Amino acid sequence: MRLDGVGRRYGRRGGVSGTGKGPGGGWVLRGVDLSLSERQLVRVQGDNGSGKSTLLRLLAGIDAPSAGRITGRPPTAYVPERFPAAMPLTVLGYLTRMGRVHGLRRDAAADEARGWLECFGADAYARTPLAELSKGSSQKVAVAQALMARPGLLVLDEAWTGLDLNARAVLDRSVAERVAEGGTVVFVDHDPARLAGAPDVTYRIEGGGLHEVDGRVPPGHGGVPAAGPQVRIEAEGPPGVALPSGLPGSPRTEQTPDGTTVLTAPAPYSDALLRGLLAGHWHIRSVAVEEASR
Ligand SMILES: Nc1ncnc2c1ncn2[C@@H]1O[C@H](COP(=O)(O)OP(=O)(O)OP(=O)(O)O)[C@@H](O)[C@H]1O
Repeated sequence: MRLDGVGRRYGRRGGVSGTGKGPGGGWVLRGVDLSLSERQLVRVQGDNGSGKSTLLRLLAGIDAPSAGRITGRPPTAYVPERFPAAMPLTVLGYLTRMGRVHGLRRDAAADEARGWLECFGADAYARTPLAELSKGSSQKVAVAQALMARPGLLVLDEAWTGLDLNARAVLDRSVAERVAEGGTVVFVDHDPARLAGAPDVTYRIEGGGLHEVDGRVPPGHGGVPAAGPQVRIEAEGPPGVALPSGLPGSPRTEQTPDGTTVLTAPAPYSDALLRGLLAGHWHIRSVAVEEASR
C-alpha cells in the first residue's frame, strides 16, 4: 500500500483568510509519502493534535485525502479511538454481523465471535446490548470486531486504552500474530512502552509531515526501557536442518557449543515464533521472558 503526496485539511476554505492556516481549514497533513509492506509493524507517534488519528483514518479508508493518492489498500480493519457503541444490537449479534460482513457464514461468524469474547474474558457479555457496556468492555468488542476479520491491514488507534491487563496481552499477541501471518499493523498508543522493541519502523508526525524515527527499537522515554521484554527460546533442530527462514519477530540467533540455538525476539512474538519453530519440527528446550535491556 502506498501514500503519495497525501494531505488532509478540515474545512473547505483554506483557513484564516485563505492562508491555509488556523482553525477551519489548515492542513493537518501535507505531502505524506509512505509505503507499507506485508509483515510490517508500524508505530506512529506525535504530539496531541499533530494528526495521528487523521493519518490512521486515511490509512483505514474511513476518510479520504484532500490531496494526493492512496493505492493498494488490502482488506482493512480499524479500531477507532472512540467506538460508536450506540447500535441497537447485542455484543454477539454485532460481532456475528461483522463476521458476516467479512465473508463468514452465520454459524462460523458466531463461533468466531464467541471465541474472541472468550479470549478477552468478555463472554459473560455476549447477550448484553452494546449500549449497556462499560467503556472497557465496549473497547474489547471494538478490538474483537477488527481481529476477527484477519485483515491484511489492521489500524489501531489507542486500541489498548481501557482494556484490562489480560486483554492488553491478548491484543499484543494478536498484533504479532497478524504480522507473522503476513499482515501489516499500524498503531498509535500513548504508552511509549506499548509493543516496545517490536515495531519494524516508527514514524513521528511533526509539522504536518511524517518522519521516520528509527527502525526496530523505539526511542526510550522517561525511564521506559529502550527495548521491551524479549522472549528467549532455546531450541534444537533435526540433524542437518537449518533454522526455518522468515521466522516471526526476526529473532536474533546464537549457537551454543552443545548444538542448541538460542533465539531472542520481542516478547509479543513468543507464540508466533514457537509455532514457526514447531512447524519446522524443531524441539523447544526452554522458553523464558527477559525484561528489557536498557
Ligand atoms: N473532523 C474534524 N474536523 C475538524 N478538525 C479536525 C477534525 N478531526 C481532527 N481535526 C483537527 O486536526 C488536528 C489533528 O487531529 P488528530 O485527532 O488527527 O490529532 P492526534 O495527533 O490524533 O491528537 P491526539 O493525540 O490528541 O489524539 C487537530 O487540530 C484537530 O482539531
